[in-house]
Amino acid sequence: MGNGTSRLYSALAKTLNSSAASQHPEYLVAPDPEHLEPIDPKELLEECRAVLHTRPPRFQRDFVDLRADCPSSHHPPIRVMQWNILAQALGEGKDNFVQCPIEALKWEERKCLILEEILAYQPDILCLQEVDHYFDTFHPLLSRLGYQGTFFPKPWSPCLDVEHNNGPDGCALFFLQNRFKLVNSANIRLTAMTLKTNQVAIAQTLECKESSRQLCIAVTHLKARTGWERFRSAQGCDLLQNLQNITQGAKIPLIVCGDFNAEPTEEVYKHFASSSLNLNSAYKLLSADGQSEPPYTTWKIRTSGECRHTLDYIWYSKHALSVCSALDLLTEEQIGPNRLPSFNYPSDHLSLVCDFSFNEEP
Ligand SMILES: NC(=O)C1=CN([C@@H]2O[C@H](COP(=O)(O)OP(=O)(O)OC[C@H]3O[C@@H](n4cnc5c(N)ncnc54)[C@H](OP(=O)(O)O)[C@@H]3O)[C@@H](O)[C@H]2O)C=CC1
Ligand SMILES: [Mg+2]
Repeated sequence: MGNGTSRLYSALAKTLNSSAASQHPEYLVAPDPEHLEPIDPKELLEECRAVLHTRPPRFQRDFVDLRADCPSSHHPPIRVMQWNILAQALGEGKDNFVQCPIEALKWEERKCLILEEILAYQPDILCLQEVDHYFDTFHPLLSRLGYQGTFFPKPWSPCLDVEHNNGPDGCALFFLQNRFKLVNSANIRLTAMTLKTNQVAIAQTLECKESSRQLCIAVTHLKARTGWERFRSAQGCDLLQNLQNITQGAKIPLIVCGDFNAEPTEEVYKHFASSSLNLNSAYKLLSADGQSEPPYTTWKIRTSGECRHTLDYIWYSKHALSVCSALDLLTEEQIGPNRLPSFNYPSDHLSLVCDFSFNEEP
């Protein structure tokens, strides 16, 4: 093991038993100089693979080229990743994934599967839901990979009901500091029929360093479960209203990533699809006619039975942005008969990854 690797190993190991860190929000603690030392993503990936040596290898997922829809640009595309990574406390204590062995959920290894997925695609912008290891894991490691991060926990996270929890879960947004400069950031507690709810969003305006163009990026996780369709719809309307203001009435190009907990048939989906923000859902472009969402973005087996749903979306301003490529989903065969999460894949939701480019300005 070379010097670099052993230094990294200690960096990764440090995040394993650090639940105490979550009691001291990072912004209250003086930065540890070791935490600021950059990490080579290749070395961290190797380190993760060493931890995962007893697990089956990652599944291959290919990017689908959609460049027919994409103007040629001399600027590199902007890669955006959307992912509900499954809160550790919910996975172990609440979700009731009846076909997933408890050993597959061990944080020490699951953490490495999550990092491996992020490192495999190296997004410029990373939008996460169900993050309950921000301060002790994702913020320190992703900072050292060059990301700037923001976390907004749910006010009454269900994680807090689970014994030995690691704090509340929430949304997290990361962007690469060498590609973007933060212009403006808003933490939004969503309302429904004027009442404050337990669901949140983060919206940030970024300036792209190569092109000097601005981009608004938002991440959210709407209320789960059947029976809450009208509630989700109201939360979606509140988010759209906030985004209208933040984008100055769609003047700033927008990308909204989220676990909407809603199938495309739901009202909240229809609000987004027909909004005056002029949004399209990127993953529809993988279908033959460009009009259908994928058959699933989450697939699990609970005590109530099999749950296969399309709930996760990447919405984008169709007048200002184009999708150059999108990462294909895992196939039914890859997901396997016990569905997700599993020894192969760390969450019950699949990651969505798209490459965007700006359209020419009119
Ligand atoms: N600590 C406190 O004092 C309080 C705690 N609470 C807790 O918060 C919960 C409600 O919070 P809220 O934010 O509205 O939660 P949601 O209904 O939005 O669900 C929370 C999480 O549960 C997951 N989930 C969805 N369906 C199921 C299912 N069938 N079984 C198990 N988990 C599921 C969701 O995952 P996904 O999005 O992936 O589907 C989601 O991350 C209450 O159940 C209560 O436990 C509430 C108030 C106060
Ligand atoms: Mg969940």
